[in-house]
Amino acid sequence: MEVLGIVSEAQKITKVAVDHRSTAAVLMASTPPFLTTYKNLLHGTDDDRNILRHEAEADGDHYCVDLPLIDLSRLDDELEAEQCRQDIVAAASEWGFFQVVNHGISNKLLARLRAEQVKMFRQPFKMKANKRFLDFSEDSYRWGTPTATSLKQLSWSEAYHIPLSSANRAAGARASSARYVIEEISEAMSQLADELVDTLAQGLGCDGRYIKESCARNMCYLRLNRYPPCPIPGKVFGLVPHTDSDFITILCQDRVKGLQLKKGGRWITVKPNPNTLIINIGDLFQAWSNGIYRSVEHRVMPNPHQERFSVAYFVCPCKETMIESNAEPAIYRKFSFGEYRQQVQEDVRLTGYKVGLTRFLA
Ligand SMILES: O=C(O)CCC(=O)C(=O)O
Ligand SMILES: [Fe+2]
Repeated sequence: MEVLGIVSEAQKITKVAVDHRSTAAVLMASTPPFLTTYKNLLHGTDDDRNILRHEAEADGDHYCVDLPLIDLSRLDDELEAEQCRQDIVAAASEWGFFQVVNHGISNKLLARLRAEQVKMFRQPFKMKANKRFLDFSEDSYRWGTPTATSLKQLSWSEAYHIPLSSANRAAGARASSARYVIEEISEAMSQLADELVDTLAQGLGCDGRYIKESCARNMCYLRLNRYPPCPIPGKVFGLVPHTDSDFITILCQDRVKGLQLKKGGRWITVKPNPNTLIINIGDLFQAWSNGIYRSVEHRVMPNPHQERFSVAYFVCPCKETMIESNAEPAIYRKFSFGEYRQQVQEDVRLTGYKVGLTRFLA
């Protein structure tokens, strides 16, 4: 029952924060104005065929699966370690996604993070949207999709996108409780990331040092996501289909399902398991491994009745880092992370979509 723990403990702490105001009023004041801001898209002539197709696919429940489960404590057992490494390598190649237990991050810390996350999202929308009130970098709070020109490009969600270079300043006198917990979680996540990077690099017969050194903790990002209940669930995504532009992502979700990934050309729903962390391979590891590890497309479907929270830790390098596989022939040309990110941003700005690694074929 442990991380029933995460959710109920977070709820307990939040209850205190919300004190006597009614939860409904707090929720209303904190929710971004999706319906008014995007009313032109909602009433406009969107591409109906695509929306209908999306609606048909929205019912991924028939294919609700458990991700491959890896017990990371096996890596410390001499007899089990090799098999555990092979299981990780197999999951990263076949699925691009797996879940881990005994990952070294305490449930208590995850519960504190969730409580802070709930508190941050429960602030009135006006506060969240006002850069002056933001605790982290100026543009850390985001919601919806400013570049969306059609409903299928719109993400019905809000997020704090926190560069850990800005969060690691917890020592100051004004440091908030959120900052402290983010500092602690990023320390714990970076240790876990190092262990996974080592294992995945070894699986390719390589050394993980290059990735670990390029992805120092203050290069990485933490994203706190909230998916508010959505009144038009068949018409928009909670988070539009994408791959992650990093080496790996560590994802902590709750009990509300919504995450889907593409496998064998079909969208499947991930069965939520609040007792595990999900690991997924990002574009940079796909390129570095010459396509052996797969950066798999994923998305979040909105829920009409329940809100959903998740936290993602993105293992990213500094922008000068060169990404190159030493396998022959290499599928992708050598590129820098800065160049990759710039190309992704430009594609999204011009077309509404991320093209990703196919732009970098050799
Ligand atoms: O909320 C989730 O389960 C997935 C989040 C995600 O894919 C992301 O933040 O990149
Ligand atoms: Fe993602």
